[in-house]
Amino acid sequence: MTIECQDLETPYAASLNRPILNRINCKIGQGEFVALLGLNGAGKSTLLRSLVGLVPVQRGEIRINGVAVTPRTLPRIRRDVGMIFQGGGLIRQLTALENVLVGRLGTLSTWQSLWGFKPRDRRQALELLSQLGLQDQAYQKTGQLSGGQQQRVAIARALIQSPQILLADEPIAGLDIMGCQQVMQTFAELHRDRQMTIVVVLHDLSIAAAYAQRAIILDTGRIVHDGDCENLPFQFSR
Ligand SMILES: Nc1ncnc2c1ncn2[C@@H]1O[C@H](COP(=O)(O)OP(=O)(O)OP(=O)(O)O)[C@@H](O)[C@H]1O
Repeated sequence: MTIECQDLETPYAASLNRPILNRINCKIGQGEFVALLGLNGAGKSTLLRSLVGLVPVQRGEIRINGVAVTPRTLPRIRRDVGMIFQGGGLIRQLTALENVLVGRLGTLSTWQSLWGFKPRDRRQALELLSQLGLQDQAYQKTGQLSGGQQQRVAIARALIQSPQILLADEPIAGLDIMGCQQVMQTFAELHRDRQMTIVVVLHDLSIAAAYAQRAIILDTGRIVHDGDCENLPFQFSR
């Protein structure tokens, strides 16, 4: 699935004296693995959130697989786009398995949700946790898991939607080297084995170069670099 932003502009933000995103133009092709980079406040999270309709758009257009993102098309688009939010957004009091099943809620009617999840959903959630190396943590509360394990639960929760595009906002923030490698390796495998289109917000240029094929760098709401990951301008890493 493809992602296209054409002259994308968010409303004027008085605190910045400009729109948060300013005339963003980019096209991400099916199966690309893209690192989204830039200093704090550059607009990376806003760009990811705008792709799933969480940010108002003042001007321009976003197209997911050729379909313009509008209130009418959004429910369908959200089923195809998995989002991993900054910090994971897990419910700490629930187990890893329950958190993964939360990713299925959008597919149930109110009536169905009263009956709970189907055994098939539970099996799939367990399978995903197991594929991500978390079979032993499935029944543990996520508040008791390490940062890397929590990120992998968040990835499993996005994957249970069977998305074709995966967006991840700083999924390795605060992780140690092993945790970073495990999480980035998971994205690399999803990219290789399922040909998923993946956009990951990162701050580390060397990690971007090691895993992604393409880097898009934002600065004050504009794209200042869009190309391969060789010789990335160092001033945009934190
Ligand atoms: N709802 C909002 N209203 C006004 N300003 C906002 C809003 N959301 C974000 N901003 C501002 O827009 C800018 C971009 O924020 P954003 O979170 O997209 O940056 P980022 O590149 O993801 O930063 P970080 O690396 O710190 O996560 C920041 O200056 C932020 O303060």
